[in-house]
Amino acid sequence: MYLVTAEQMRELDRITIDRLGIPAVALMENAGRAIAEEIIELCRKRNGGHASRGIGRTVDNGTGQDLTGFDVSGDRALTLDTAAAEHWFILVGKGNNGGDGLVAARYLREAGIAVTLVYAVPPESLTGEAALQRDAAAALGLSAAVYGQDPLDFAACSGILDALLGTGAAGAPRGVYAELIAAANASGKPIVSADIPSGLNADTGEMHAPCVHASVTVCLAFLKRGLLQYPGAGAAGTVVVRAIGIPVSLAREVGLQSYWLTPEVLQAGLGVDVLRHRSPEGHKGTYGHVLVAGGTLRMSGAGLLAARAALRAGSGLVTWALPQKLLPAVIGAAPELMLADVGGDEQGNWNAGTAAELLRLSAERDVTAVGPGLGRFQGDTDWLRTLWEGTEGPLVIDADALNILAETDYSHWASRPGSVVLTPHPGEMARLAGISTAEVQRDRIGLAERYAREHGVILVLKGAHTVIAAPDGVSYVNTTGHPGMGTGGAGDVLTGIIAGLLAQGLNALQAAAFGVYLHGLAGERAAGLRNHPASLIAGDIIESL
Ligand SMILES: NC(=O)C1=CN([C@@H]2O[C@H](COP(=O)(O)OP(=O)(O)OC[C@H]3O[C@@H](n4cnc5c(N)ncnc54)[C@H](O)[C@@H]3O)[C@@H](O)[C@H]2O)[C@@H](O)CC1
Ligand SMILES: Nc1ncnc2c1ncn2[C@@H]1O[C@H](COP(=O)(O)OP(=O)(O)O)[C@@H](O)[C@H]1O
Ligand SMILES: [K+]
Repeated sequence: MYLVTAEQMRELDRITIDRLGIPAVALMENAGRAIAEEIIELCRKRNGGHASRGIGRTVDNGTGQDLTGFDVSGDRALTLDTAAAEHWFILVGKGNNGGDGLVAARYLREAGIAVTLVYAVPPESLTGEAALQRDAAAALGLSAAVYGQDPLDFAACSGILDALLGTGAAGAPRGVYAELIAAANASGKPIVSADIPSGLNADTGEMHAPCVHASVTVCLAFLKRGLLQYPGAGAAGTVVVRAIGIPVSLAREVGLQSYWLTPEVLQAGLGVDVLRHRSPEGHKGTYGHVLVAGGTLRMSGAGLLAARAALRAGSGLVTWALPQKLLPAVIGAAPELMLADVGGDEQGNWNAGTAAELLRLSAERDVTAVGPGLGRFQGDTDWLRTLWEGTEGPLVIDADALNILAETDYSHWASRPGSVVLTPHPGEMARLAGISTAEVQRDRIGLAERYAREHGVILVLKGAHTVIAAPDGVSYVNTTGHPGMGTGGAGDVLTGIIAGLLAQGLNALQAAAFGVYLHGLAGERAAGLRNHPASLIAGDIIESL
């Protein structure tokens, strides 16, 4: 499924209307009808009735699941046995988002649901298709109020349709819009948002003050990026994407390159064999050899987690390189691993002198993962540069190795034949980009795309809905994962998984995207096996692979 910015959405609208000749009012009709169907669906579920699911595609931000259904539509989608018990307030903004709300109001009325239109601005100020819908609603005799002029009691309604601001919104909601949003949130009634929750930045997921807290967001035509990025993702509730007549085939024309990472996108878009077939005649040599460089006196476990994860990801062989002093302590920790002594200091730390042996080891392996539990040491910048410039295969760079990169301008380093995958969490990303963590989180997709492009790397920006971005501008937002994964070592596991997939011949983008997807899936499974997800520890993720 494609992800769009507001600007891209406007371009898709323009092409559909101007070039294909599909009237704007037809799109608005489809949009309003879809919104009404979803409101009816919500009412049905709330009253314990049978859901007529599934209509469209659901993105449940609570679980990260993506559920695909079939459109049953027909009249059932627009009828409600308990309609007499419902009364919905339709908050109507000045633009086309308001127009969508006016159409929805007609369909709801048709289903026998009482509606009251609440205009944010005097209805005379509406223009274009929205004005046409205003007139149709008036001609039908729908009851209407103007905010600030007519008395309004939110306690009297059973639900609220937020059709105040959509993709045309600029900045924080102003004046009456802000007041209406605050009142709607305070009412405690379920809110369905048309396209995006009003007050949400459609591109970044930033929540302005105030911002609607929706139970359901009926996203129109294409999934808006802001609906997947926190904190906005939390304000959107369950997101349902509904077609409104804008052909998906236009996506290529507009150059859409950002995707919601579903199994279909992995398989069809990225060419990943998601079933991971193994040849009957395959042997350990068929599935590659990973070198993990990490683990130090105080953090040997990080290296171990990455190395074990690489094995569980299916790599035929995994060598864990670590300082000599630590070797006796880790022998037997994972008998399937091979261990390699790189020297290091008396305390069991890495030092500059380990570079030569590491280079030698990596020359005989398919992929090198560096960073988990590495620690910092004198001369570590040159040490990493030696590895970067001296190794040919793909490099996965994580943890302290990212902190080393952050302190140097590595754009001057020789370009390498093998690809580079960086896997920062938001704190590491902040250091890499030279901004604050809050700024990283403000627009995760945009930042990941820019960084990957500027530095020629595959960037994996971790966290809820991890973003994977490639140098050519393609990006993916992960659908899997679980809040229980916020536990020490979970990132080391991801590093190992990505390295393990690279060893098996996936290219860097495939390995990063599929690795993130599998890591999240394993985290979900592992969380489900605990009595409480808070008990999840990183090793559980490996065991659930
Ligand atoms: N052909 C189209 O363009 C279609 C658009 N659709 C709907 O139209 C929406 C976009 O419509 P518009 O571009 O008219 O824009 P909006 O309806 O999002 O709102 C724009 C209006 O809101 C006001 N406004 C903007 N920012 C504000 C702020 N911060 N505080 C207070 N007022 C603010 C401005 O007066 C502006 O006229 C989509 O989200 C979708 O719901 C759908 O009807 C389908 C077709
Ligand atoms: N709320 C969440 N939802 C989904 N995934 C999460 C969540 N919190 C953390 N994760 C995942 O867990 C991993 C944590 O990695 P990281 O912060 O590097 O941990 P560590 O450095 O301890 O290994 C990342 O892959 C991240 O995407
Ligand atoms: K809205």
